[in-house]
Amino acid sequence: MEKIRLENVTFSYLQQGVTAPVVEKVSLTIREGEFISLIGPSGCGKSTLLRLLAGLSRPGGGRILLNGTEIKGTGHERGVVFQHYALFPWMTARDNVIFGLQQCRDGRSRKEIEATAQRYLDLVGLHDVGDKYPNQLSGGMQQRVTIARAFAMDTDILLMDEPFSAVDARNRMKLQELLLELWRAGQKKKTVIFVTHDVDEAILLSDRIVVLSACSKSVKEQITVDLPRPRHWSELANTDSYTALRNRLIGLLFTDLVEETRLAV
Ligand SMILES: Nc1ncnc2c1ncn2[C@@H]1O[C@H](COP(=O)(O)OP(=O)(O)OP(=O)(O)O)[C@@H](O)[C@H]1O
Repeated sequence: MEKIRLENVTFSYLQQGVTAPVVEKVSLTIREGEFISLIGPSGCGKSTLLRLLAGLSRPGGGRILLNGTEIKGTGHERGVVFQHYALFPWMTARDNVIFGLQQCRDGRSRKEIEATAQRYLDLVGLHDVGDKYPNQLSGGMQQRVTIARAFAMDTDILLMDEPFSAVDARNRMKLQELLLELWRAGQKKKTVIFVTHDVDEAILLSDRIVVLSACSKSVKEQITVDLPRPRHWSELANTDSYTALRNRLIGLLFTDLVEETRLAV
């Protein structure tokens, strides 16, 4: 079933007094429960598209439909996880999750909210750090708290902007597998739109990878990832189908780079 539809979406920023288009005529349909990655070179508009989907910016042209209704602003059915951990430094890890849950205003009692917060902290492997403040936690732990908060809020849609890029390689792998586990285990699968630079991360996580072009500022290609799930790094990395997919994606990014360089000279 269709969840989100982008129809000819365009967006421009005012840069040094000049209107500069950064997203041009992007059309895309996303199914309910689908895990989509947006990849593409730096500056091709990935974060801008995510902000448009979050309702933090409005398209200059075209429209974005959610369940058939045009998005006009932010909404409780969309959770956002950014690259930097976005935790309130004056709140403990548990209170950060509780704060997220309180925003849902779904009539739950304080007791239920506290229990839910602890359950999600447990699920992300942070059983005993609920009373710690963000500055007492490592980057990876802080990102676990933001993931716990996002999943505890139980929004239909999760918008994630390079959430693991500031985490070291080992913790990054752990967080990727954790994200997959939470996504798979949910009663109702969330629709996830995940921005990344990382081809391997996109393959591991996604049902479909949308490659954006810096040249056209639009969708260059969409690739279905038909590797079986559940996926684990240890099993995936040496398979022929993974290597073929990886090479194809790198090829697409490379041709865009060549085209961009050609246009610049
Ligand atoms: N607030 C802003 N004002 C003006 N220009 C902006 C603003 N934010 C982004 N841009 C420009 O819009 C373009 C797209 O930016 P965006 O952050 O969406 O790209 P991106 O693909 O997410 O990049 P990266 O991978 O480096 O994070 C870039 O050229 C950027 O310089």
